[in-house]
Amino acid sequence: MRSSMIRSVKSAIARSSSAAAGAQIQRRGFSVTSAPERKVAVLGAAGGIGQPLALLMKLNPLVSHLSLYDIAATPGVAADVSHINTRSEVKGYVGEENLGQALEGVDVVIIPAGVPRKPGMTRDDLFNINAGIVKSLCTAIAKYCPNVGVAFPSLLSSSTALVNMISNPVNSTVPIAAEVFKKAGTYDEKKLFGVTTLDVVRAKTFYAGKAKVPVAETYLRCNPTWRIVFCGEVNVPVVGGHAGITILPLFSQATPQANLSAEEITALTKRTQDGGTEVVEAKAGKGSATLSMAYAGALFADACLKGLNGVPDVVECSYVQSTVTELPFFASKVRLGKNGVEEVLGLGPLSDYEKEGLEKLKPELKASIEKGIKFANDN
Ligand SMILES: NC(=O)c1ccc[n+]([C@@H]2O[C@H](COP(=O)([O-])OP(=O)(O)OC[C@H]3O[C@@H](n4cnc5c(N)ncnc54)[C@H](O)[C@@H]3O)[C@@H](O)[C@H]2O)c1
Ligand SMILES: O=C(O)C[C@H](O)C(=O)O
Repeated sequence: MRSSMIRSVKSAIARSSSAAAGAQIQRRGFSVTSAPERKVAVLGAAGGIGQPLALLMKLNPLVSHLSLYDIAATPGVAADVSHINTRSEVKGYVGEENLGQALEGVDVVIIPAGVPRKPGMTRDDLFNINAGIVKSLCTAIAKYCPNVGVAFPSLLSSSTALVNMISNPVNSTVPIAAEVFKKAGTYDEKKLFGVTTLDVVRAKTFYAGKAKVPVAETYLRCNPTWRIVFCGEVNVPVVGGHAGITILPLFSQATPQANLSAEEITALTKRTQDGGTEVVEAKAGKGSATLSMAYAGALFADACLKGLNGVPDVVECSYVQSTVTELPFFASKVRLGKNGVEEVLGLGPLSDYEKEGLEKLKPELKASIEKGIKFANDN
């Protein structure tokens, strides 16, 4: 009797695990075989971020065409990445005269083009060089992806490109891009994103270390009565912008909740704000974050692709046009969908420390936004 019960439990487990495995295979099958065609372009693809980002996008089964553009060295990067036996077809384009082709029919454009910081520099010190690079790339995007936000889509193109801006200073380069698209009559605020995912990745990593929880695993937590009280991953929203004190991690909303002291929260906040500088100093003149940025950029692009493909409830933090505060651009949680931004989510309840941080960041972020807008209109 007992052995027949054990047999039937075993066979039920086998049935349910093979059903689960089947569902998993089906899910994988969907992403590999029936996922719609999606073209992703990386502008600045031969750089420190561009190369690992190209690799990670090549590994993404949602990508069918990968377009790698730079002012130099892209043929080599494209040849190299194209030997990886994944779904996407890879093409490399070099030089401005080929930018149009690189952008043709693109769904997501990721821009890591431009110079990185050296020790002692702020991100704003990059403005003089990177503002011009971003402006010229966005002028081309407006021309070759004319449906980035036009109310009446061009008959010549079916592109619905989302723009993921990585080039620094993000607080200013996103407003520059918006102005360029506005001038060209192709601006849609739903399709322009400043990539701040690295701030979230850092906040999660540093928080998990302090809270002594596994950073990259989904897990369950039980209360003393053995009821499950938390099930999920480490998460920390990061709002504001992407430079120094404009980076505001909301540790009061972190999951799972941990009993951290005010001093610990202050230290975690400061470390997240200085995360980029930590890498710049460790690289001692050889650039800024490239590998972790490529990872964070690939995560955000994947979220954009999932949104475009109609996956529900895709939420990431991003620096977008916003009414969450009085500032015209602000990073917060954003729901992604078929049109890009479906919803800019609010800040949620803030601790007094976070409220103070929010007020402190506004003047700097406002000045960076205004600087970008002025540059785009004066040049
Ligand atoms: N948003 C973030 O969180 C974040 C994180 C890390 C770095 N960044 C920024 O990303 C940018 C790139 O960093 P990196 O380490 O890859 O620099 P890098 O110098 O290694 O690479 C930049 C690449 O851009 C290319 N480039 C320059 N002008 C171009 C143009 N007009 N068109 C196309 N490509 C062009 C260069 O040829 C080079 O290959 C920097 O501005 C850096 O500050 C942002
Ligand atoms: O810090 C930098 O200059 C690069 C980037 O913005 C980062 O946060 O790592």
